[in-house]
Amino acid sequence: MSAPSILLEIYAQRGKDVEIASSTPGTRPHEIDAYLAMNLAPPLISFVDRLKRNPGTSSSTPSSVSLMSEIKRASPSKGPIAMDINPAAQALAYAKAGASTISVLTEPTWFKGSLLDMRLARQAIDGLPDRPAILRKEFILTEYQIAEARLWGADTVLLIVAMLEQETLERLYKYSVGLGMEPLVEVNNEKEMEVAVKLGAKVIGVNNRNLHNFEVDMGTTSRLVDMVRERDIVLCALSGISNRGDVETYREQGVRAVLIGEALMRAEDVSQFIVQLLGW
Ligand SMILES: O=C(O)c1ccccc1NCC(=O)[C@H](O)[C@H](O)COP(=O)(O)O
Repeated sequence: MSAPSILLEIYAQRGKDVEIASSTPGTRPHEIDAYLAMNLAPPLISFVDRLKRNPGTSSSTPSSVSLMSEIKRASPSKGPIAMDINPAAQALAYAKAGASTISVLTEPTWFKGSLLDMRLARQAIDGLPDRPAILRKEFILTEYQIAEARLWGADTVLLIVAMLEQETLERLYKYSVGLGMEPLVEVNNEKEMEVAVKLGAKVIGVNNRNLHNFEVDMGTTSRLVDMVRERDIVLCALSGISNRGDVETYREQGVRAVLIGEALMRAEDVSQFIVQLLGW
């Protein structure tokens, strides 16, 4: 697998960021572990169970698509998207509109995100009945970032197959599950899908964005659906989704969730846009 250069750059920077946090008194690994051992992390919900519930599901339409809505200020492909966003208000709007998961980008250099954004998103929705799950959307390379995610209120984390050696991927997957967080495992092609299935991932996301050239091919997800059909895996389509047609096509093919960032961040009325997209 040849990793795209932007991912290599991001991972190199995140490696340095983790090194700094890990050696700063107050946020060293043994301190994060001590806070977790004191049960200071807020309560978890099951990502998998929550992802299977959405406002469109009923006995007549058992296979409706769930929404993972993303908080994304900027990105490497688009630059600034919504720099003045209030993550708490955005999370609340997503939750009230029926999102099953709120994905919060916590990477600071290219996406202008933070753990504070994630914490605020979590706090804004905490009192709601049946709140959405919180996903730490991050470039995870160590257990440290997973422990940090749990402490700051995530219910799940992202693991990108293209960026992790098999042994590291297995170790991080087990560590996350051990903390009660079934991860979202991201793939982009058949080979990576085989790895994710072998890993035992229960939630697999196919990224439609080619991270070498940033081109979005909506068929990427469609081409991989058959590899997980008949398995107890929630298949999610990630990136480039912006209209009802995209969602309907995926639903008919057996995709169970869509992750949407930019289109939601640019929507004038988030709740109306979600109604249009999902038909709820
Ligand atoms: O969005 C990017 O430019 C990007 C570049 C390099 C690595 C990851 C990137 N995006 C992360 C994501 O997975 C997307 O934010 C997510 O799938 C939502 O995509 P979209 O709906 O197209 O904003």
